[in-house]
Amino acid sequence: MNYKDKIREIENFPEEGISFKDITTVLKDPKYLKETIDELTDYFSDVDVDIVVGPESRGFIFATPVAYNLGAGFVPVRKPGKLPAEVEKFEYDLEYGKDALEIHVDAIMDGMKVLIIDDLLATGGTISATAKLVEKLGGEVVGLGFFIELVDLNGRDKLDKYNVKSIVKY
Ligand SMILES: O=P(O)(O)OC[C@H]1O[C@H](OP(=O)(O)OP(=O)(O)O)[C@H](O)[C@@H]1O
Ligand SMILES: Nc1ncnc2[nH]cnc12
Repeated sequence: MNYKDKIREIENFPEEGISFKDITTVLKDPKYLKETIDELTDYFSDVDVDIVVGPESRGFIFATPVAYNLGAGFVPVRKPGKLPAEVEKFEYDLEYGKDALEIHVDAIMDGMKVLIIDDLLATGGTISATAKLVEKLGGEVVGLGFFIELVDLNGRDKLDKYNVKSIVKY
């Protein structure tokens, strides 16, 4: 699959200097949608996974079908104020801006094996925050999977203790 021909690049969105990788052009093509989910699933098919965690919002799109394929459960990590029950919270930096993420405290049990899937790795702030939330609850992070990786932003430097897979690198 020629993913780079499918991913739409928008310059200076949402801010000057950002080259935004638009995945909607991939998702709307049934063949590409299937191949993307299958590639992520296949890479982690030999890993023991109880739960797949996806960060809001684009992470949900990839994490839920991978969880379904692996026979695992899905747990959302959300932006503040969205989850209704008791939460754990973590603040982090984005390629543009700053944010915080939350997870339900009862979403992950001690010792559960957790795969984290997101659409894109940029600075690694989102995924590091997500991994910290999972580990705070006693989960073991058994892998990190992304559709896209922006290599020049060195997100991987923050993730060297994990099994990291990305499908398309820029
Ligand atoms: O590696 P990082 O520098 O943290 O950047 C990557 C994150 O940025 C985007 O999410 P965004 O916060 O824009 O939210 P969205 O999925 O709701 O669009 C993307 O979906 C990743 O989660
Ligand atoms: N350059 C980028 N394109 C799309 N999503 C992003 N999230 C963080 N950086 C991004």
